[in-house]
Amino acid sequence: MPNLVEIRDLHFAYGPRTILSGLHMDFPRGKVVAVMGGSGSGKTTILRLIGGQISQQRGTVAVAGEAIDPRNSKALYQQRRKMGMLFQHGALFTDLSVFENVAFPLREHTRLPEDMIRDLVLMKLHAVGLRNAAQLKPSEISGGMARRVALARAVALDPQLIMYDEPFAGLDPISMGVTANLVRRLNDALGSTSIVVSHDVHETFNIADHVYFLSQGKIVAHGTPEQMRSSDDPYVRQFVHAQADGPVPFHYPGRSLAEDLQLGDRR
Ligand SMILES: Nc1ncnc2c1ncn2[C@@H]1O[C@H](COP(=O)(O)OP(=O)(O)OP(=O)(O)O)[C@@H](O)[C@H]1O
Repeated sequence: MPNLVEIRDLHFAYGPRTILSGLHMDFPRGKVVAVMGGSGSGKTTILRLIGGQISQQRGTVAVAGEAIDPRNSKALYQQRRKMGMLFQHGALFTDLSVFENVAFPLREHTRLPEDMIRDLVLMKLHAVGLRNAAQLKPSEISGGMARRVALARAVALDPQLIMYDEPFAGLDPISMGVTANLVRRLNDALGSTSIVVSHDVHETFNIADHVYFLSQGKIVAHGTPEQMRSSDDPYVRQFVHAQADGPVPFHYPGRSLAEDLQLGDRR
């Protein structure tokens, strides 16, 4: 099967509030696929549905041909072992060393002997350029380095699927570029599939094979970064060219400013 993850006719609502409706997405094996969209458009919700943390009201999410069903906790546990996740603000354990942070999922999910854990952790830290920082505490490293440790931890179990929620948020431009390249390199070295949720057009377009644009719970455009750069779609143009005006409203919907300031009454 060419797709590692398939989403079909997916509907999700929080109570009466529809977040995703009729979603159809493919995540081909070996590829880096980006999911972009305005704040609150439902990007993180998609990752949580794939990870089985929440359940949809309709439709399916399948990973490696198997439906994700949070009610089947035994199957979900097995499926989650194939997934690595780097969550928004995914913090390191501050009281553990860099080494122990990366060792954590290996100790939690495997019964590997200590010398093998040591070699695996050092290999992952080497891949992100931090083998020599293994004994430091998170408080002794920079924000960019901490993000790389979190990357090493997310791939500790050699996942088939790696999900990143805002991996570039809060990083300086150099660390952002380093992190983006690592996302691509780790994906290719592990032969995995990556899903990257991000607002950062520049870094994301540099590393993604395919980009989905989400707005109000629906896919409004998708294609390669090149296709998206030259797209005429007003939503994509607004996003890619960071225009303040366009179909994505700046203001949370509700009463107008004139109404709030009672300007109508004074006329
Ligand atoms: N537990 C919850 N209960 C109710 N509503 C929620 C809950 N979690 C998220 N939402 C709402 O669901 C919508 C989609 O949230 P989601 O986190 O998926 O958006 P997002 O696209 O990832 O946004 P951002 O880029 O700002 O992180 C938002 O409007 C949010 O307020």
